[in-house]
Amino acid sequence: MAARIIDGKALAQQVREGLAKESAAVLAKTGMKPGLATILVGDDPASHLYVKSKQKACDAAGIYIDDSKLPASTTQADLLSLIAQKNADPKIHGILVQLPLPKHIDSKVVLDAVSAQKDADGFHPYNFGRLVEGSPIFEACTPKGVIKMIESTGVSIEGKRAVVLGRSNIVGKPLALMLLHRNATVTICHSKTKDLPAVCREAELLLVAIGKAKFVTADMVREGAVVIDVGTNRLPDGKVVGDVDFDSVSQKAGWISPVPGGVGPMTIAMLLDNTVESAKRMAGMK
Ligand SMILES: Nc1nc(=O)c2c([nH]1)NC[C@@H]1CN(c3ccc(C(=O)N[C@@H](CCC(=O)O)C(=O)O)cc3)C=[N+]21
Repeated sequence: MAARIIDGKALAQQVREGLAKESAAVLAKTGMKPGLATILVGDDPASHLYVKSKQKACDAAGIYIDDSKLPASTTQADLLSLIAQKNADPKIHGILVQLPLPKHIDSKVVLDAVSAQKDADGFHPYNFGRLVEGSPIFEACTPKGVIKMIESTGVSIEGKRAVVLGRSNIVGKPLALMLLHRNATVTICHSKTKDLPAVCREAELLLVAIGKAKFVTADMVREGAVVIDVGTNRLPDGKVVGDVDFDSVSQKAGWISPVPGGVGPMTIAMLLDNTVESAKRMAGMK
């Protein structure tokens, strides 16, 4: 049987509509829209595209955008002083430093300099620690979006066998924790995992963030599983594909998310969600 599709694009649209109402409520109460500062260093064309789509989504959701574009030659000290300025600016409730940063800049130092109270990406160690503890404030956007996508299927997470492929600090690790807090039995797989296909075949929830085009094939998937594809890989012909071989896996899974139109749009929606939540917290509305 063919899998049902988890339509991240439609789900993101729904989220944005809800946020537009909440932004309007923040504006009515405080006289200020929720504000997101986007900071982009250098001229990587993909990064410029991503930031543009984030800004477009903000506009539609009634979020104020403070746009900084800096040349690739920007020093780390200059970037840190811009961040300090945004940390102190009352119009700003969320700060996004687009990754990757140029090589001469230490990303860790930069991300740690973003105020934990404005960390809309959820990358600051304080927020990561709060997540580990089980009392998160800002949650990283991609894993947060993945959880919403699972929830949208109506398949419960509690008690399920979840397998996360990938252990990055921005997706795999936080996603595993979010699943654990929802009472899944969680396995994290990585490049040293032995007999990875056998582990994947046990998964009722298979969450794939391994960064390799079409890595997961039907033989690695349990019949009826929920499969969420976090990958964005550009093939030589320019086509964007995920980490899951959609054509074969969609014949076996119960639910599957496509790429494009899956996790990507939800990641952006969760950035807006974090920004609006932050504005509400700062306005004493939650
Ligand atoms: N500080 C920071 N935060 C991020 O969240 C962040 C980042 N840096 N650096 C780069 C990655 C990548 N990322 C994506 C967001 C949306 C899509 C997305 O919406 N993609 C579309 C279209 C893809 C296409 O066709 O090119 C889709 O999947 O439907 C993809 C990738 C956020 N990132």
